[in-house]
Amino acid sequence: MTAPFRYRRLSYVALDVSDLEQSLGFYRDLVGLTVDRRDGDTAYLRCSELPQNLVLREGDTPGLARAAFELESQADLDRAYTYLDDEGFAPEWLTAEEAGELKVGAALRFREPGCGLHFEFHVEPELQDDFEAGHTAIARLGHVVLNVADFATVEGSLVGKLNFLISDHVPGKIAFLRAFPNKYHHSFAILTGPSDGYNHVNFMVSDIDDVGRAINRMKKAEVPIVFGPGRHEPSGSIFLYFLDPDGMTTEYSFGMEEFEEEGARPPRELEAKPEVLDTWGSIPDPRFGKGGAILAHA
Ligand SMILES: CC(C)C(=O)/C=C/C(C(=O)O)=C(/O)C(=O)O
Ligand SMILES: [Fe+2]
Repeated sequence: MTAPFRYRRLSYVALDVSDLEQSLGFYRDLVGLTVDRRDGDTAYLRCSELPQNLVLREGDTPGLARAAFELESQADLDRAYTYLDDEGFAPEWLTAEEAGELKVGAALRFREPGCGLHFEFHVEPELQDDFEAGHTAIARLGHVVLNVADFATVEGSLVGKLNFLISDHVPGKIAFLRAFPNKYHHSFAILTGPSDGYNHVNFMVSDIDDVGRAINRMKKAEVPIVFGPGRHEPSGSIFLYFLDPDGMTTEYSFGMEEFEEEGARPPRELEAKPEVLDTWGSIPDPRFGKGGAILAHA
């Protein structure tokens, strides 16, 4: 642990999409998120008690605008600001109006220079305790994954400076990262690639039948399934990947290893072979994890 702040969880991701109505229909009707509110060209969707788990905005280039993490307390956020400033991440506080739009108490943003992704840290999201899931029992926003050209630098920054811990990795190629002390095997992951890009967003479902039903729902809607169904060896989850209207990859998965804050097992070194990526033997379609940029703006 190097940085003086503690994560609570991955809170939301923000995507730019080429056609808001089309993408809204996809994430609502096919993925099963609930539209909480809209403001002009931006829509806020949720799958949990949090005010948003996915923010969609219409833009010229489809891709990932930011990943937002909730920290445990205002004191964590204040310490994070000072630390990030000292470390040269140039954090900026959101105005009260911007934080209000997101229904969070306070928030800061900064750009991680190695991959160019904007991170948001916030506290005190307005919780809706009586939130009810839609057609799919989505348990939570699970994780977000990037393709990165300079793997060593990005891994060094996330692990060395931003309090992510490696749960498992293929050294120099893939790192599954938990947001300490959050218990889930990974909330974030990076894969080495020829260029920086968005790989996928994951929603964890709480019933294996949700994965099975999704296969038929996606086929009926002619949504490309690009990997799975299968089981990932690293986290042990059963997965299915499919493409959104802009060709960006979305994953459902069921089940994931959890870690205690103290005494966690050390990271395992895995081999980059097909049986690790899917113990059931499916092969990814070439479009898997290829759609979407890491956007220069948040
Ligand atoms: C296909 C990728 C590289 C892979 O192995 C993914 C594993 C997992 C997991 O173990 O859960 C993911 O969720 C993932 O990053 O998609
Ligand atoms: Fe994943």
